[in-house]
Amino acid sequence: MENTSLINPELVVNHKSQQRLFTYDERDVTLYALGIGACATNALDDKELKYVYHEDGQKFIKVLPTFATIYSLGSINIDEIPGMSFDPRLLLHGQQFIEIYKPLPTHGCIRNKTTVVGLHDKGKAAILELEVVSYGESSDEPICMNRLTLYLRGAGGFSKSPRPYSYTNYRSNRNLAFKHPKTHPFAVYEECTQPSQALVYRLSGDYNPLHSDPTFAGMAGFSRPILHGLCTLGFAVRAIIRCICGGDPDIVKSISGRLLLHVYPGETLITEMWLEGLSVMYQVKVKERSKTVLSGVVDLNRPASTL
Ligand SMILES: CCC/C=C/C(=O)SCCNC(=O)CCNC(=O)[C@H](O)C(C)(C)COP(=O)([O-])OP(=O)([O-])OC[C@H]1O[C@@H](n2cnc3c(N)ncnc32)[C@H](O)[C@@H]1OP(=O)([O-])[O-]
Repeated sequence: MENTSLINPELVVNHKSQQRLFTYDERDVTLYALGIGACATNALDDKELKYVYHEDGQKFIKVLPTFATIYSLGSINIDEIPGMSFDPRLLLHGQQFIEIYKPLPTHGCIRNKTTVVGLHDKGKAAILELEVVSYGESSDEPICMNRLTLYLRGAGGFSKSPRPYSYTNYRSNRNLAFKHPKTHPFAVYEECTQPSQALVYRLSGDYNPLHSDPTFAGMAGFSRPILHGLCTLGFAVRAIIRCICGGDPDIVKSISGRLLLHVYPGETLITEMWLEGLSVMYQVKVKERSKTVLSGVVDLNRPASTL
């Protein structure tokens, strides 16, 4: 069969991307927290007010660990990767892996270094993996790392030999191989997303019309705009911080998640959690459709003081 995919793997994996600066302040941190549902049902919530307000004279807004994903968004421009031609309407976010090395600052300027770390031909799709390491503007010590997987429907078939092309230049996302235990979950947290969830979340930097434009969403194969995958991940990790970390976001060390199915804004998310040592395995289901939409693992750097 003729190879019609326009991806040139040699050009893609040899691409050296530029460093980009990302500047933010507490307003961005607050808007992000509201975008992933903090205080959505209780404006007095004693576990979450700190993410959106200087409660009791608290000096800084508390930063949620998944805010690290926002560092990477602005630094990624797939259009600038040579040899990477695909239909942007068919792009879906597949996976995210985050490592946090230091508490995330409440404001500042971040220097992001992006590298292509994976490219795979899955026949019906291409998978592109990007790694973004984030530093303080004038520091060589990383604050966090994001490794994201983009699933490009219809862009596979670019292998030049019968063996499907597959390139990876990192060891592994330590905790992506997740199979949820058969036991009863340690904790379960149910929460409704708002019909306007994606319209609020997009203000944190992901303006892909897939999440806001009904016509575009239709062309991408959905009945209406879908929620950002990183918004669903933010809901899940916030639930874990509430239920397992005693409300302390600073004990989250790393986060992984595989997005299994889309979520429509307004749907109810049920996060199930299993605790094994310092690892929290989790999965998120959409209540209305009884479907699992996300699963992964959150590793903690110490046990929660409340457990
Ligand atoms: C960041 C900026 C952009 C943001 C956009 C969004 O937020 S979009 C909104 C948020 N995102 C969403 O809503 C997306 C939700 N997810 C989905 O809709 C589906 O999971 C899918 C369409 C991504 C893949 O489904 P399918 O039935 O076509 O796949 P299949 O089961 O036939 O497997 C084929 C191969 O691909 C592999 N593979 C499979 N899944 C994933 C994955 N998630 N990840 C990585 N890899 C994955 C699988 O291992 C297999 O490889 P193998 O083993 O043969 O070597």
